[in-house]
Amino acid sequence: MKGNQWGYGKEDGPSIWHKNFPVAEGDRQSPIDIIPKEAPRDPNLGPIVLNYDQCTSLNITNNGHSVVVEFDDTDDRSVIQGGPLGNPYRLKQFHFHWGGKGCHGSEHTVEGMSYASELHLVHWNAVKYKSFGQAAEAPDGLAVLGIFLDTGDDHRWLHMITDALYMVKFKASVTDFKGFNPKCLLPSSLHYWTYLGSLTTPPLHESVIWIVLKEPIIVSEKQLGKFRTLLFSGEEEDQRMRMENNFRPPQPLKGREVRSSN
Ligand SMILES: NS(=O)(=O)c1ccc(C(=O)N[C@@H](c2ccccc2)c2cnnn2CC(=O)NCCCS)cc1
Ligand SMILES: [Zn+2]
Repeated sequence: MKGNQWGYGKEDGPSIWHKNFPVAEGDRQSPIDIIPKEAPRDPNLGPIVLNYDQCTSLNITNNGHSVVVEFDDTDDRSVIQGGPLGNPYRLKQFHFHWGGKGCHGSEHTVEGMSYASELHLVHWNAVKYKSFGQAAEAPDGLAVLGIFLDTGDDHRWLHMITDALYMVKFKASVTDFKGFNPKCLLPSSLHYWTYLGSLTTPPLHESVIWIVLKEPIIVSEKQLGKFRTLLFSGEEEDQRMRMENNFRPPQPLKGREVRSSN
């Protein structure tokens, strides 16, 4: 694996990442397998509060690892707060992880069971840190809201994303994506599990307060299939590699506690 190039293949995938990113074998790595009966309810954990109404989505991009919708995070217009968080965290981007045809691709698992896909809404602590990059290196710098995707009927709003995927088929492609409010991707319940972890892709910084919702959202196989029309590869590359199975498997808990909201 050359330099800081990493991927999800045999030569550059999760089992090799530790060579360039030794923290891959650290004490608070993500994702993890969540065991509900070992995640006690903590009465001090209040509800999480999402203020996304003034959010400003900017663009959608294929960064060669996932498809990412980025937001204007120059002020506190869209934040997550409450729950395990000491202050509001600013929404920066969201992206997905998914499997191959008929194979599940969530990162967190629940008692060994994985979901078809997982959505990550990435927020950073702009109260304590001056930039995302700086926050991404601090133990309380990031808060990622994880939402499982299960298959069933069409999701009534996901088409707004899947209809745009043909515009970002190749790595490093980007297109405008304004006026999208991720509130429409939330399940009805905001009950969650929470634990201290890391980015699930290199540089794997141990800077994430994870908040994983218990209730999945439902999307159709057809909608999920559109994610698999994306490519890991750039337009100029002759080798076309379908973007799928872009998930890291669960990592050792190493004595960490997982708590449950009420
Ligand atoms: N899966 S997750 O929710 O845990 C997750 C969340 C955010 C990031 C992230 O922002 N990574 C970038 C970064 C930039 C500055 C400091 C540190 C990290 C980065 C580094 N090289 N490329 N990127 C872009 C990138 O990975 N973007 C996120 C797409 C998830 S596959 C990665 C994973
Ligand atoms: Zn992610």
